[in-house]
Amino acid sequence: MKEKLLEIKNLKFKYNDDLVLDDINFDVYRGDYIALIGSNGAGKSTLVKLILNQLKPLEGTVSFYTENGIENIGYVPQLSVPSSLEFPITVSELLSLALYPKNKGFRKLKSYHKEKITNALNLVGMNQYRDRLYTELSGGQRQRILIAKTLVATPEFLILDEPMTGVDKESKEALFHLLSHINKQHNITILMITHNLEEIENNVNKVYEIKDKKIREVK
Ligand SMILES: Nc1ncnc2c1ncn2[C@@H]1O[C@H](COP(=O)(O)OP(=O)(O)OP(=O)(O)O)[C@@H](O)[C@H]1O
Repeated sequence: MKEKLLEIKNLKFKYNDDLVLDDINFDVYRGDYIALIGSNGAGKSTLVKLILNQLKPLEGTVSFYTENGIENIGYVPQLSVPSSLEFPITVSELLSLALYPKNKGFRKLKSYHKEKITNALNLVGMNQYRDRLYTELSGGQRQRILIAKTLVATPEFLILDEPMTGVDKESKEALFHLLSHINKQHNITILMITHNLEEIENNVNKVYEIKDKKIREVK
């Protein structure tokens, strides 16, 4: 039996008077690798914000069946968003930030946590950059580090918002390979917003499209 991780039922959402999502029904199962597509303004980011509990639905429900509910969901935002990271911080310091909520404050990291950081950096092939400044990395390298930062917190379910924006062709291929590896070898479920379906069609097992306020499975 497939194990359900997320269930979205009869979800409806409005910004002020503008209905953006209407009667959205959508399930995610462990091991899924899902692409979420739709034209600009279709409501993809809004759906992700509803999943992450950053917005409240007008009607309907979002239910998690992950071990610790929403805590076991890792979110990788669009690369252009984290302007707060434009201060000089090394790669390993940035990753350690992901551990502080669980580590209760800015204490010295335990060796167990250092090992988690090393493992996550190895997984994305960036351990040799651990002492470099994040701001000195390229777009593709930054994106890998942001994925590693999320992996440090050992999520069961990874949500990525257009992770390939501003990433060159070669780095894109490496990132697709990395995401497939995480999905297949580490059984991490992935939901990824993308505009370039043709680039990832062969990796994902499901494609959902938001169109005219509704969602439908297109693959
Ligand atoms: N904070 C907000 N207040 C009011 N309207 C908003 C807000 N955020 C988004 N919208 C509107 O809601 C609709 C859906 O936006 P959303 O960002 O979810 O689309 P998207 O599919 O992610 O688009 P894109 O591919 O361009 O990122 C758009 O018409 C947008 O203008």
